[in-house]
This record gives sequence, structure tokens and C-alpha cells, in this order.
Amino acid sequence: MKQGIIVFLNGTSSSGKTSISRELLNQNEFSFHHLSIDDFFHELFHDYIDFINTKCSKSADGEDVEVSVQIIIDSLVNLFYSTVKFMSEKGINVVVDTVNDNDERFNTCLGLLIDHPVLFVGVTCSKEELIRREELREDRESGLAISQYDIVYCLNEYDIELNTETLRPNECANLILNFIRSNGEYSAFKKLKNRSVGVL
Ligand SMILES: Nc1ncnc2c1ncn2[C@@H]1O[C@H](COP(=O)(O)OP(=O)(O)OP(=O)(O)O)[C@@H](O)[C@H]1O
Repeated sequence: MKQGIIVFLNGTSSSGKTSISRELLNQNEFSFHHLSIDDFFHELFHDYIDFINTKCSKSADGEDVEVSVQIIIDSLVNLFYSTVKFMSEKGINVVVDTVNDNDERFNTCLGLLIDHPVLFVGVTCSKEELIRREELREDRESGLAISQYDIVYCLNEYDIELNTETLRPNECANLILNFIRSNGEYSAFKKLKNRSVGVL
């Protein structure tokens, strides 16, 4: 079976990933399934942001709670990317909407998806615009995007880079669709696999 295309949107919070995903889902030429890490965690934990942000504390029996939480998150992130892989293997095209802010977890993702057609898309935006968007939104903690910025954008090898400050979501989606139609090579992910990284 032909593997489904994985459109992997890499950008901080508020960079415009969900808006682009929506446009990709709303066109009729290619069908896509949207896999968002936010939705994935939301279905498991009602207050998952609090859960993810659990700071170091001790449980009643003296266990380090933060360490336990990180172990669970690592496993869930692994499950998330395994789901992406499974769908691609079933021939389903997937839009992946997640924030890569941890090198070890991204390496897990690379390991799982390296033999799949991953179109790696940089969804970029200036810090000033991210701060402006965050102020307008009421559903994101102020400073979140900036706290992720340097880590997320150290992955600077893309098949396509889209600046959402100058391009509207539908224009970004059209550029992605043009790339898919052109049958160009998806090479960024393979190059990232060969980079030398330190664990963040
Ligand atoms: N290309 C764009 N031009 C102008 N505004 C945009 C653009 N893309 C997104 N926005 C605005 O930025 C805000 C965040 O967009 P969006 O939810 O798509 O970001 P996100 O990267 O998915 O964020 P998160 O990871 O926090 O869910 C929204 O208010 C949206 O309207």
C-alpha cells in the first residue's frame, strides 16, 4: 500500500499551525486527517496543561512527581508519533500539528517516521507578532510562544518555509498543496536525521 503523506507543521504556539491545518482539511483535492498533540492530550486529561506543567514536588510516598509526569509524557508522545506512522502506513494523509520543544522526543519522532514521506514545513513568525497574537487570544498563557522559540526554530531544515506574518493561512495551504502536486523530493527530515544534536 502507498504510504500516506505526512505534512509536519513545525512552529511555536500561535505561529499559525492550526489555521493552516484547517485550510488543508477544507480543500477537496487531497484528503487529510488532522493529528494535533493538543487534541491528543485533551482527550486523555481534562486539565492537561496543568498536568504537563507539573513542577517538582514529592508524592505521599516520597516519589518525585515531576519525573513520573515526564515518563508519562514521553510515552504519550511516542504513542502520538506511532499513531502518525500507523496512519501513514494505512495510506492516510496526515497533518501533524505539534510543538517540537524537546530534542529527545523529536529524535523519537525521527526514528519512527524516517522511512515515511514527511513534508517538513517551517511555520514561522516574528517574536513581536507572536506576542501580539498571544495578547489577542485568551486561551494561551502569555510568554508561551517566546519560551518555545529558540528550541522550536533550531530545526531550520525545511522542505518549505512559510512566514505566516506575510502569508494568510489559505496561501500557506496552497503552497503546501503545490509542493505535493510537484512530486518534489521530501528531503528535510532525512537531513535532520543526520544532524548532530545535544539533548535539550
Ligand atoms: N497567517 C496568519 N495571518 C494572521 N493571523 C494568523 C495567521 N495564522 C494564524 N493567525 C492567528 O494567530 C492565532 C493563533 O493561530 P493558530 O491557532 O493557528 O496557531 P497555532 O500555531 O496552532 O497555535 P497553538 O500551537 O497554540 O495551538 C489565531 O488567532 C489566528 O487567527
